[in-house]
Amino acid sequence: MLINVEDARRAARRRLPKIFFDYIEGGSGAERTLAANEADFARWNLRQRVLNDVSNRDLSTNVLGTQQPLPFMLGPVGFLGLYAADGEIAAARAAHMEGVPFALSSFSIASIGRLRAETAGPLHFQLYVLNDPTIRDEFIEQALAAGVTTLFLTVDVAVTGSRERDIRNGFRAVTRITPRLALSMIRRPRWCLDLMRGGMPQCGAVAHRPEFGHGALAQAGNLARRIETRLSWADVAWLRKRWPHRLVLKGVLSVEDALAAREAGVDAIVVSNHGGRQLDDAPSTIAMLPEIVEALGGSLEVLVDGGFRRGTDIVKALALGASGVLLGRAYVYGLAADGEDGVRRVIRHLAEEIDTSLALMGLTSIAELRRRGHEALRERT
Ligand SMILES: Cc1cc2nc3c(=O)[nH]c(=O)nc-3n(C[C@H](O)[C@H](O)[C@H](O)COP(=O)(O)O)c2cc1C
Ligand SMILES: CCCCCCC(=O)C(=O)O
Repeated sequence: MLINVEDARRAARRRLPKIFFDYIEGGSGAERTLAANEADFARWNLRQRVLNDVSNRDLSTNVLGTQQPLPFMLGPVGFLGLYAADGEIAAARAAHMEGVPFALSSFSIASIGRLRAETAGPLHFQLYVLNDPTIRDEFIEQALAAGVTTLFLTVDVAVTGSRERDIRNGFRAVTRITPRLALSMIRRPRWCLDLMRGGMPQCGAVAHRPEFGHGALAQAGNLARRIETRLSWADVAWLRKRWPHRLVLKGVLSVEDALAAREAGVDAIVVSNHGGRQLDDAPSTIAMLPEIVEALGGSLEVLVDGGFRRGTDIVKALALGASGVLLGRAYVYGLAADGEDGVRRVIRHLAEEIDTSLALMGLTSIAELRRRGHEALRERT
């Protein structure tokens, strides 16, 4: 039974070949930041308050200029179409059915055009700048043509973190299906039948470029190697001029960078350490959130991601000043476990937990929670 995110995680592990489950689950180095992202939520308690009328509750809130029924969205995660058939489309549909935005990763199986053609709701796009400006420009043009209004520029992957699970499994070194890989896939027959029905998955953005190789795994390795290492604040300024809609910087984890992001004219930042997949021993996002919010003093919208597995985690981030939360692994487990339905169940579970927590905290809305701020919490000493 899929009641919470942990149930979805276990089901995803049963369903996926190890190489993919490990890719989703893993972090970099000793995985200390990965662990801290989840563990540090325990540094905060929620204040229980009683005898308030909480019969009418409202979870809606404004995130990135749009009123949405829930205070979170599905963040960009690469290669969703490898974890479930048409994974990007399934996740986007689930998001739209539940009224939350979906952000498509640059590194996706479904192209932006296909996603737009097959889904109707609001669409965000996440940009990885590759060391080939023609690909960067293609991404921007496709995003504009698809009616994307919010672009997340990911800036915490100057190089890819040392992900030891992937190194062991040869994730980024796959150029062809070896007997070992074939065996690990055949051991997961449901996944195999589902995924291979449409032929060998390809990464939508580079399927037409033979230099990226054939098949999503070879393309993934080549894409990762082509991420622009020299990306700088000048590129942010360039993109600010080029992109006419909302621009969000994803991967800010220090006060200095948050202030520089505001200076560069972005519309919002995502406090993120990439789910503990990049700089190991970087602090958790929930630990950094308060000082970044305080330094900005309301002058820039702040979103956050990293380790959110419970509705109570989301409540804490909102009380600490985030306008919204991006889900990562939490929804991907649901997707791998049971496609669109699995994602919807994860979204609903988190929404129910937020709703219950608010009521037991004596609060009736996200607006009230955000007004109450730190006073809705108690820091554990
Ligand atoms: C399997 C996987 C792939 C990811 N791919 C991308 C990506 O393509 N672009 C991006 O900006 N972030 C990517 N991320 C990072 C997420 O957007 C997010 O920052 C992170 O997952 C949050 O941590 P959480 O999964 O613990 O919630 C990826 C994360 C995972 C787990
Ligand atoms: C194959 C590694 C690609 C790194 C970029 C995708 C991503 O953001 C992540 O895996 O994390």
